[in-house]
Amino acid sequence: MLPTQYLVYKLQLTNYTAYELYCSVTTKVEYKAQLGSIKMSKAARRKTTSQMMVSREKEKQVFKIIVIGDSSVGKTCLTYRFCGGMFPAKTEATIGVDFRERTVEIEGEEIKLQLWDTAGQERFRKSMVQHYYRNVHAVVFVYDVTKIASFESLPHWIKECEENRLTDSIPRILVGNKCDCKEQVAVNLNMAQKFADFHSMPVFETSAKDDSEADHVEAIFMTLAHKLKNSKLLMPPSPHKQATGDNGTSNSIISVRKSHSAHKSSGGTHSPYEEEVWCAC
Ligand SMILES: Nc1nc2c(ncn2[C@@H]2O[C@H](COP(=O)(O)OP(=O)(O)OP(=O)(O)O)[C@@H](O)[C@H]2O)c(=O)[nH]1
Repeated sequence: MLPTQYLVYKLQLTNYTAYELYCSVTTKVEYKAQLGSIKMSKAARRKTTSQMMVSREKEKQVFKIIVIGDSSVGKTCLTYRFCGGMFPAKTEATIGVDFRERTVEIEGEEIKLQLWDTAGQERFRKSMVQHYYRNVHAVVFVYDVTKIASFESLPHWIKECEENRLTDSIPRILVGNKCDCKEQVAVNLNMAQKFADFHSMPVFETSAKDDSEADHVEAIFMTLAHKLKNSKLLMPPSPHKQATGDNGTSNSIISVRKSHSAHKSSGGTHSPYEEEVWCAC
């Protein structure tokens, strides 16, 4: 090979290598760019989806409903029946408060009912009382139809509500639970009706346990949901929703926290978030 030929060949080879290199770099750059755009579009898609979910959440009205009454009247079971669709297999005394929520559709609009299942036992309530009563939209008073004492306690619960500025200006309902225990009824409906009339609230007798009463439990809470929606009180969406990743269209049991021992005396408090409330009337 002549030196000039060799030089040309070398040059060609170098050019070829450079071209190869150029091609591979270009291809990689293009590939990376393409990959980037794929990644970007995925990220963008994810962002759009989450934005859509957040805006859907923003649109939804959230109502805080507290469920109160003596210990063992069935507050947990009633809220579980409504939010979880069944009677819980096992329950223990509520410590502080448990939250359950469910999104329901009223007149074509989704609203979220956030049920605060409060502890009936005084020792499990103390530290939580001020949180229960903040920004409440509705109250469900529960008594046990087989326990007259739980019915006689109702004035105490109503007084506690009033002391915490929950008057009859917000929807309130009275629920006599355990009506499946027909043989043991100690509070008849007449008594309950008189009491309810006096306090300007409707009364319902039902059973969280009896499956045939499930529709009735549903109807009770849906009646309340209608009242709430028509009252036009608004709350911002629950921060719980983002935390749980719930898409907001299903029923959800946020937490079921119970004491594991009857001797437990403290520590049963969630950290309920702070909410603002305003009226859109
Ligand atoms: N027969 C019958 N038993 C029920 C019904 N609802 C609840 N119970 C039982 O009553 C007991 C107390 O129920 P809970 O729902 O834990 O009562 P609670 O009012 O939440 O009690 P605290 O958490 O202490 O305030 C449990 O043994 C339940 O199985 C009902 O409708 N019928």
